[in-house]
Amino acid sequence: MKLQICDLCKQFDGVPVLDHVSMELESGHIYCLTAPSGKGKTTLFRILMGLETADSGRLFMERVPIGAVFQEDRLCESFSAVDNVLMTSPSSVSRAEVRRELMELLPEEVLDRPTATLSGGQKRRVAICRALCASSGLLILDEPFTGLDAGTKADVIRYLQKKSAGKLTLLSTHQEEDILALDGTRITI
Ligand SMILES: Nc1ncnc2c1ncn2[C@@H]1O[C@H](COP(=O)(O)OP(=O)(O)OP(=O)(O)O)[C@@H](O)[C@H]1O
Repeated sequence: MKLQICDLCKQFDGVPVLDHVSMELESGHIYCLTAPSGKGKTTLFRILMGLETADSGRLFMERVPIGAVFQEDRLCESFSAVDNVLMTSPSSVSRAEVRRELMELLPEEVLDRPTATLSGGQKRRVAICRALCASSGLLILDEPFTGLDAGTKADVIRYLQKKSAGKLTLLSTHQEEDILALDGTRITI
């Protein structure tokens, strides 16, 4: 799929946040959006997801399901990791398959506990797994590696590269090393 963003503008309280942003993106790439804090990365993602409206400009994109990781994990904290991922996975995916997916990123002993009892980095991995296992054509990942140590991040990056194959992936990061490790395409706003 192709995603075309043309001259997108957004202000909050009269202050410009997105100022004539344009870009063309296509499936098969991991695009890494870098920009200083407060420059509007999350705002752009929210517009792409239909959670915010632009003041002007145009978006051209196919109506595909979107897998998302927000800056917050947004898990159902009383549910287990398995149930969090299962509830957004295609109905053809079994519980056993979801367990196998989660075990690529997490130790088996945490998979059936309420996610409220998991560490911050473990919750982050559940949120990432949930986004990558949902049926989607577009992945939007807002600072997905927050709270992950270097070794865990390397595992997550391998998993992300495998699961995002053929999709259009758009993620934000403040870390140069992430772009290199992902073999990503840098974009700025
Ligand atoms: N709903 C809102 N109302 C008012 N101002 C907002 C709103 N949402 C975002 N902003 C402002 O828009 C600007 C851009 O915010 P945004 O979260 O998009 O930045 P960001 O580049 O993702 O930052 P960070 O890297 O720190 O996450 C900030 O100054 C923020 O305060």
